[in-house]
Order: sequence, then structure tokens, then C-alpha cells
Amino acid sequence: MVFNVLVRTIEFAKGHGTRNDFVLVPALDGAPELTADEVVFLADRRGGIGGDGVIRVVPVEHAPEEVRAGAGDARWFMDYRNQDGSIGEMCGNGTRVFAQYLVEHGLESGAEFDIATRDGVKRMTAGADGFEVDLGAWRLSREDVADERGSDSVVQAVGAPEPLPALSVDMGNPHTVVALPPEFDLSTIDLTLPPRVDPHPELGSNVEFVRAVGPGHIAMRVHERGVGETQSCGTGAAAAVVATWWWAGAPVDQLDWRVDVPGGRLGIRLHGGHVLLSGPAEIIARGRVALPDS
Ligand SMILES: N[C@@H](CCC[C@H](N)C(=O)O)C(=O)O
Repeated sequence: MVFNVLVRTIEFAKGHGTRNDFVLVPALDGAPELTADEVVFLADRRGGIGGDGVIRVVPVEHAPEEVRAGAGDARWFMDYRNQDGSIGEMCGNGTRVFAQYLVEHGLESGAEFDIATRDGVKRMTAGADGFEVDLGAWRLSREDVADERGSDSVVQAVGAPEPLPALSVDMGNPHTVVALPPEFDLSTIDLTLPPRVDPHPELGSNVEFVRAVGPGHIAMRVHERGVGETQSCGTGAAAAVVATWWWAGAPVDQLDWRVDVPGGRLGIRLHGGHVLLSGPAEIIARGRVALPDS
């Protein structure tokens, strides 16, 4: 009997930041490339390794030309894909887990370094509780149409009696933030189905549902584009804080925020027009995996 011995096996690591989890694949000489089907396999929680996303660890010289052109001093490119194989321009928790991987594997050292993403270079700074990432400048995606209540769209979620006003925030990737009225219990929203955003954003959107907890403190659940409900989303937490702060009239005295997500707690700082994200990140497993025949 002849067995197929041409199985393609690759190295991987598994990591998470507040339970937003990723399969990391080192591609230290540019290979392996991954097809969308291979990403879906790796992210599959039953037949594969399991993760909200898959991140290739790529030296900048092997990154796509448009990334290389703006990479500055960054030595590593975070090649991020969502669980469904689609590309996400940015992943905040992903950058923190990626930085942790680089340091644990001796690929970066020092308290500060840059990494390249499809949304440009992000500065990583080591802190007591893991890396803080400067996500850069935030932007309201549709400021021209935001009404006096601060909304530019509506979101219908399963479990919500009526469409809720929402605000679109660009964090390098698209977000739609919904502030829930105080009487509304965050846990009653059913995120097993995607919330419907109207008007429908051309490139889709991550959708955050936010409740105020106290001064500088919010709680959030998120439905991620290309994934579904996740336990945490770094760019989503940033968008949620930006929207909440903006709705409150952008007070100058509230620039440090805590964001409770199902997977833990993230820190957000607003500083000089930039948004900075912090929180724990860890690499929890390493191994090899055989990719299915294509
Ligand atoms: N979980 C991430 C965001 C990942 C990308 C997102 N699903 C998209 O398609 O934009 C984060 O921590 O920011």
C-alpha cells in the first residue's frame, strides 16, 4: 500500500489577549503563504487549532510592496486574517500578542519597537502588564452626516426591540458603536447572528455595544467582521471609548479609560489625538500542524 507522505506541516503558536485568540504562523523567510482555505482550517475550533484570527509573522522585506513602502523602521509585518479567511486591515489585540511572540522568540528586544500592519506602522511599548500599542489617530467615518444626537446610522440587533442609533469610527478598520440605554442589559443581545447596520457599510463593520459603568469606565460586547462574537476586540474598545468620549462632548479630563469585555479588561488612553491600547497578552502553546490537502 502507498501512503501519501507529501503532507505539508507548518509551525504555529497560539496566543491570546483578553481571550481574543490567534494562531500565529512564523514565515521567517516569507513562507509559508496561506490560502484563505488554510486560514479557515487553522482557525477552526474543532478540526483545526482554533482562533478568532490567524497572524503570519513576516519579515518586512517579504511584506507586500504597499506595506514595505510605509514600514519605516519596523522589522516585522503582522499579516492578519479573520477566522473566515478575509483580510482585516488592523487588529489591536493582535499587535499586542504579535509583540509578545516577537520578544519570546528573540526576534525583537527592547522596551519599544515598531511593527508594520496594513494600516501602517504601530509603535509598541512594553509595560508592566504587557505591550501598549499606539493605534494612531482616530476618525469619525461619516462626521458629515452625524446628527445632533451623535449618530450616523442605526443598528438592529437580535434581542433589541428597535433599531438603535450608532456612530461609525475608523480605527484603520471599520467600527460601528452603539450606546445602550441604561435600562438595557448588555447580556440580552444575541450576537450569534450579525447585527444589521443601516446604511450598510461598503466594507462591512465590526459592531460594538457599549454600556456606561462609571466615569472613564465602560463595558462592551462586540460582533467582529469576519468572525462573529469575540471575547475582546482592541480596535473595538478604542472605537467604543472614542464614541463615548465624543458623545459626552469630548471632555478634556477623561483621557484614561477602562473597558470591560467578556474576556477581561483593556486600558485605553486618548493622547494627542491618538488612541493607545493596553492589556495582557500571552503565548500559550507552540507546535506543528499538518495542512489539509488542497
Ligand atoms: N480583534 C481585533 C480586530 C480584528 C479585525 C476585525 N475583525 C476586522 O475585520 O476589522 C482587534 O483586537 O482589534
